[in-house]
Amino acid sequence: MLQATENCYSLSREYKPFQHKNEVFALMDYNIPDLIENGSGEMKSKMNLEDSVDDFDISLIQKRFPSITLGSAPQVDLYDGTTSNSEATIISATEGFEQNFYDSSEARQVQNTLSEASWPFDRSSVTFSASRKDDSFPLTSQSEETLDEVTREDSQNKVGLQSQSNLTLNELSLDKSVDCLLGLTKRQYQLLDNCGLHTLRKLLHHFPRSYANLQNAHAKIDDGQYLIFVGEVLSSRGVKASCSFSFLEVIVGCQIADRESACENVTDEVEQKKTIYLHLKKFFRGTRFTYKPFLNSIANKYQVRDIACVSGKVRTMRAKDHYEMREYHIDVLEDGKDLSLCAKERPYPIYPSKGGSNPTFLRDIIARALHALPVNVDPIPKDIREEFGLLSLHDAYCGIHKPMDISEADLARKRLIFDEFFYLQLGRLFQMLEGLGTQIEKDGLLEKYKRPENNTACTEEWCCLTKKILELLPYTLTSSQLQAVSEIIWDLKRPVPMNRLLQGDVGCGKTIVAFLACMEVIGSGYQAAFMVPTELLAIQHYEHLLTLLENVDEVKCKPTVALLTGSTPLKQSRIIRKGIQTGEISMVIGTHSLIAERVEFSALRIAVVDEQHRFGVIQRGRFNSKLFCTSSIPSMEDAITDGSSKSDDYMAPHVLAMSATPIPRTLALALYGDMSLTQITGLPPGRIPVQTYTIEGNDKGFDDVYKMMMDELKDGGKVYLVYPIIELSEQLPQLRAASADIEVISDRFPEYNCGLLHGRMRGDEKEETLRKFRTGELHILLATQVIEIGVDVPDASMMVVMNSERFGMAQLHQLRGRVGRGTRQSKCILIASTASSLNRLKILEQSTDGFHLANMDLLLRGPGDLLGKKQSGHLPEFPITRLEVDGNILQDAHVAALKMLSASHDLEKFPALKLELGMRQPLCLLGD
Ligand SMILES: Nc1ncnc2c1ncn2[C@@H]1O[C@H](COP(=O)(O)OP(=O)(O)OP(=O)(O)O)[C@@H](O)[C@H]1O
Repeated sequence: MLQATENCYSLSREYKPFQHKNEVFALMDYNIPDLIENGSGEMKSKMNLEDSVDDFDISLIQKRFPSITLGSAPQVDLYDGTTSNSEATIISATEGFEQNFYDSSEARQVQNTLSEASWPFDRSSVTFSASRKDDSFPLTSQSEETLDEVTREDSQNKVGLQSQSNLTLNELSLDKSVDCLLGLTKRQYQLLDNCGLHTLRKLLHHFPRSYANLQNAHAKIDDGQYLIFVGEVLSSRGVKASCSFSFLEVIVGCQIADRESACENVTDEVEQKKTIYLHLKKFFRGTRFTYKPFLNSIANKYQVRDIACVSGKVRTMRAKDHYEMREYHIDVLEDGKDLSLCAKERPYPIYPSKGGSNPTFLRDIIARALHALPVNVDPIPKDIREEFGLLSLHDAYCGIHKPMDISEADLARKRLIFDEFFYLQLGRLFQMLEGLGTQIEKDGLLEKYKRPENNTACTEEWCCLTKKILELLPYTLTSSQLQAVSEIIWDLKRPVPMNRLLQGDVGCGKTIVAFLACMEVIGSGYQAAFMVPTELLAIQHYEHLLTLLENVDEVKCKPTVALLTGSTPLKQSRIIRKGIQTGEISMVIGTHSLIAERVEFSALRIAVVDEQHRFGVIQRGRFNSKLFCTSSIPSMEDAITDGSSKSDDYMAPHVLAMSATPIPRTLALALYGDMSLTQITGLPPGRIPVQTYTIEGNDKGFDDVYKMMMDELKDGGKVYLVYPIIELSEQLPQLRAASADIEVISDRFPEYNCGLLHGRMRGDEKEETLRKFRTGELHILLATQVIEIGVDVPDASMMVVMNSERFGMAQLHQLRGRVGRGTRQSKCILIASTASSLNRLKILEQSTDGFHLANMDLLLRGPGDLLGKKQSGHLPEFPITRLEVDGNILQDAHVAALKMLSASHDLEKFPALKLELGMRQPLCLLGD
């Protein structure tokens, strides 16, 4: 684990799986992998991150982010979930909006005139702090500000959740161009524009990546160190050294811990302090810089007894406790009259640089933007804020950028995270509502989400066809499967389109549950579509369903099922499309060709999307926009025996999404906040848990594995060998490749047949290979991760995964799920390239619970790695949020979004909120 920091609040994402969810660290935008990711190749390789998260060489990070200094003080957590809103220190409100904004061209003109009069060069070319008490930003007194805030808050209060009718121009202020900031030069504007910070919102969303602790507790100061101090300006002078050379010297005195004398005087419990003197020097070459007015003006920027925060590189001087700083930044703390108060707790924001503009410049501009920010900038009504313990948006921006203490930064962060989740949930639900026709549908939908307990109602009124299939199954459904079917059928009978996610661990039997849902719809005279991500899976499901239907004797009610994939010959696909259009085909299974423009349904009532995360929201939504039904299929009407209602004019089809990757609840909500959830817990009876072994991939390791394989094959088992790549790679010579290994394995097991399966093969080749493996013609299948999803060969009994450290934990669990699907005791062997990567894999040895492993993966590797590139691509960017730890805020945001939409379906009562939602994500119908 990382060492604690002394002068910088915690550096790391904490790798404690069971840590309190609410506990987040101050590092705002970076975590260790990010730091390394962004760092040099040398750094990455030195840290060997992939192998072990525990073995960081922290000094490398320090080298990259020199402001981070290390010591032994305990880590400071941002919050522990106990801080309430009332404990927040209210940040002083700033002066009114109008005072800070005025015509920008005029502003620049005035500013340019001012700058040119007093400065012989552009302000941005020097590194003086611009956040100095600037005449152009006169602050109102604290009491005035508070009064102002109270008045504003009061008037907002009256509006509350009822409506938000008083939309003023201020609501647009976040998206104003930064050129409305007072005193911004053209050049500064250009700089901000170039790095994408052209609006106040963009600027204010450039969050500090960390906070430095200004306690001056440096144990030992070494030459060349980059440190941060807070201290008192002792003198400031501009000196003409020659006719063309001058310099500015500011001396700042700082109190730091005196460890030396403390050591000598061990009995003294009071901490010893001493003063050190920092000589900040800036040199100017050129005659024009030697004029007295210039020298006076730069020296006067710093007044004796000003409290300033100084950061930079120190060089020891000859005199004891004197240090020179030539590369430095100095910030005069505006409210820093009392050194002890300032230095005590105040976190100092450290910004990441952006697009070439330096953090100092950004800090200054952000401070100006905060001054200009109107107090009533918040689109979220006050009662919602109070209910969820949130700071106002204005306070949150101040709190994140200029916190008085770390708890304020924490509350600010909480509010900003809330916003990220809130608008995501609001947007998704808003889109859902927009897609619905009637008020009743909308109310029904919101009610459903608001009371998830109502969503678990079950019904036993199944139609004849469903009951028939159930009777014909070669096994009995588990109680969890039965519950899932009942829940879904209950939902199918409601006048609101279902949008449900069916989740369950690998091999728990989701497919049959979805089939039964389809049968229910077909039995009521409508059509069903079943969309899967791969052709292999489509064929497998198709064959599975045909086998199930084989025994349905009554021809009349036997559904006609078709398979439609990218490889379906043109002529055949035309016939199938026609059948779908006329209603002759009651169910179609296929890949994304099902949502192609040309496919039209006669009466689609349910769309099942298997491995839902492999499809985007838009793809999922396509079913909504193109597939409406007007009435049931005439040909099926005779088959309807239970008199279900058919009066469903233009209702969007029900959507049942399935996910085989167990996704932690947080993530599920972030990805599918607009869905109800059905879970299948437990596996069908008779399953014996797969025995998992982790083995280091050296010669001895492979000998052992081959021996185990031989035993398994002799015993009548079938073996999967899983490889990370198809062909050998020059860049990654340590990786074993499937096609390169086929000879090796065939030679090693001459009496057994080996086959190859990978993504570059044609669809029919893949199917043929899998068929041979299923029927026993092949005994060993060398495959890539194509088999990860859905492949079901119940008597496959052993899996060996090569270079398994290359796979995520959830992915390995999925792969492992390909074995142990029958009644035979199965094994899974995870071969690791190095001994150090065995640790992470051992978690799989100990657990076969997919949800537990997915949680671990989320904590260890983050959502990107857990979900894979494609799926995580459907997650919006969360600049400040860590999904893995901020789940509880997401839950709150979901509830808050429901409240807002219940109060106003179209958000017309909350114009500011609607406007904000529109700014954050374009509002459009799903599938558009
Ligand atoms: N109740 C049951 N009893 C016995 N076997 C069952 C039961 N339900 C399903 N099965 C069988 O279990 C195997 C796995 O089912 P299925 O393919 O539906 O799993 P899944 O949940 O889709 O898993 P994956 O996500 O791995 O594809 C199949 O062979 C299926 O026939």
